[in-house]
This record gives sequence, C-alpha cells and structure tokens, in this order.
Amino acid sequence: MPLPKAELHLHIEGTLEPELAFELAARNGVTLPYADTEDLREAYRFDDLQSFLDLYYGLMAVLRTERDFADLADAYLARAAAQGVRHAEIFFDPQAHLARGVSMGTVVEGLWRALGDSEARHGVSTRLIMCFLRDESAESAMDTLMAAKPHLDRITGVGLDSAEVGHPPVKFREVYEAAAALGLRRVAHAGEEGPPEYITEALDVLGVERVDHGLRCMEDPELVARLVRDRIPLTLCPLSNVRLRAVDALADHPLPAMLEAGLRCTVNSDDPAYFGGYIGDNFDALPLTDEQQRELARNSFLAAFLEDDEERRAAYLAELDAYGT
Ligand SMILES: Nc1ncnc2[nH]cnc12
Ligand SMILES: [Zn+2]
Repeated sequence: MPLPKAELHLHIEGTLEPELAFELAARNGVTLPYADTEDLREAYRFDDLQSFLDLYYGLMAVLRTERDFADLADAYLARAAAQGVRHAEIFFDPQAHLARGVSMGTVVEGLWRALGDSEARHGVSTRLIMCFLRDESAESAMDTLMAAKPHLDRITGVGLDSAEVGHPPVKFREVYEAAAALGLRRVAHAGEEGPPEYITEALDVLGVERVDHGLRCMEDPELVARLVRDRIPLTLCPLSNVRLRAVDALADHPLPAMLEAGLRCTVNSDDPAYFGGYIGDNFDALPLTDEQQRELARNSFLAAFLEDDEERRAAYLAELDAYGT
C-alpha cells in the first residue's frame, strides 16, 4: 500500500493524458495537429517552461464542456488515489479557458462534478485553487477574480502560474489584496525559473502561505533561514524540474539538501501527464530514506488548507503514523 499523502501542486490541465486528449477531440470535433497519441507524446521534449506552456495551452482546445472537465478531474483523482493521495488541492487556469470562449461556470461546475463525488468514489478530499496567468495583465487577473465571485463556494484559494521570468509577484499586488478580502487563501509559483527575490516578494507583497516550487531559494541563505524559521511550505515537483530543465538531472535535485536545511518541503507532480509521472513516481524518483518520505508526507498534511476540517487532518496524520506498523 502506498504512503498516504496530500498533493498540493497539481494543475488539472496538466493531467490531460494523450489518450483522453484524443477522446475529447473526437467528442468535440476538434482536430489536433498530431497524428496519434504516440506522435503527441513525441512532442513532449521541452527546453524550458515556455516550450512546455506552448504545447500545454494548445492542447487545452479539446476541453469544452462541463463533462470534459469532470472526466479530466475524475481520471486524475483515480490515478492519485492509486498512488496514496488522500487529499488533493487542485489548480486550474480559468483565463486559458475564458480566452477560448469556455465560461467560468463550465470550468468550475465541471470540475466540481468530479470533486464533489471524489470522497465517495476515490476516498480523496479536495480543494480548488484558481491560478492567474502571470504573463497576462493584472487587469485580466482582476477581471478573472470578479468572474469567479458567483463560484467562490467552490474555490479555496488563488495561485499564480505560467511564464515566470519578467512577471514578478508585485504585478499582482491588488488582485491578491482583493482575493484576501474575499477570504481566499493565497499561494504563488515563485523561484521555479525566476530568481530568489520573487520568492521574497511573493511572501511580502502577495502574502502567500505556501510557495509553489521555491527551488531557487537555495541561492539565498538568508531566505532559506526565513523559510525555515517561518515554516513556509514549499511544493516541489522533481520530475517537472528535470523535464523543464530547472535541474540538470534527478541526481542533482536539491530536495534532499532542502530537507537537510530544515525546509518544510512537499513532493508533488505539477503536470503529471507531461512530465512522466504522478506523485508516487515523483517520490520514487529521488534517493530518499523511508524517514524522509514520511517527513514529506507529514509536511503535505500540515501544509494542506484543512483549517476548516482539523479532524480530517488529524485522521490523515494518524493514518500516516500507523503506516507500515
Ligand atoms: N510548472 C509550471 N510553472 C508555471 N506554470 C505552470 N502551469 C502549469 N505548470 C506550470
Ligand atoms: Zn506548477
């Protein structure tokens, strides 16, 4: 039985497996610029974050109806459950869908069809986090937040993703203030390709409670000391970092050193359909002791947005403590 854990950094659009992409393309009459699933998988050779994002946004053309989003999320939840996930906090990119004429309601209610049934079907509790595309304008982010207002009973927090370099967190100060005023939790990608200063800015200007990736904090000892002192969770994604060339090879991944430094690290899959594996595969990809694996799983439950259900968090932690005994 796999180690029980929470997944806190997962883009639902990044779980679109080639087989489902072709199925949805056929269902919706969309023509993909790939001959078949093998041809599509062949295209998954990325030079950096941008080359991945170009393909990723393009493939979203097949997602059109509530049922498409429900099928996508249900397929992810089944896979995650099989790899020990008990709780999943799921990112989605509304702007990428609104730009194609797919409404916020279609996306959120479609995802909710799967998330609402997830505990009964898969034994996985869920939260939904809406991400702003940082290479779009701050105004567009604010419009997106406003468009989400009728659906806020489904949405726990906001995040920030897409092309990082040149789009510092400060650009989104106002929209994060507005999100906080609406009672939303705050996270942001920072320090994936961007410099350590973006991590500091995400904390100081956006008030984030977790940092997604945060890899490049290791270049700044003072920042590491702050993250350790304040127990700021980092959601690391080892296979993603290698595929997008943030790290040369798995053997060079800093996660073991980050744990050693006392950072509250978690392991996640980011965009598993594109990067060669789901959360358990990410755990297996690194040279980790059993003790370190347990620490990572424990961190994932501690860092989860479960403040409204502490009983559940306690139950997950108890299950983890009992694991393997
Ligand atoms: N790893 C990543 N970084 C930034 N934006 C993303 N969108 C999906 N995956 C992403
Ligand atoms: Zn990500």
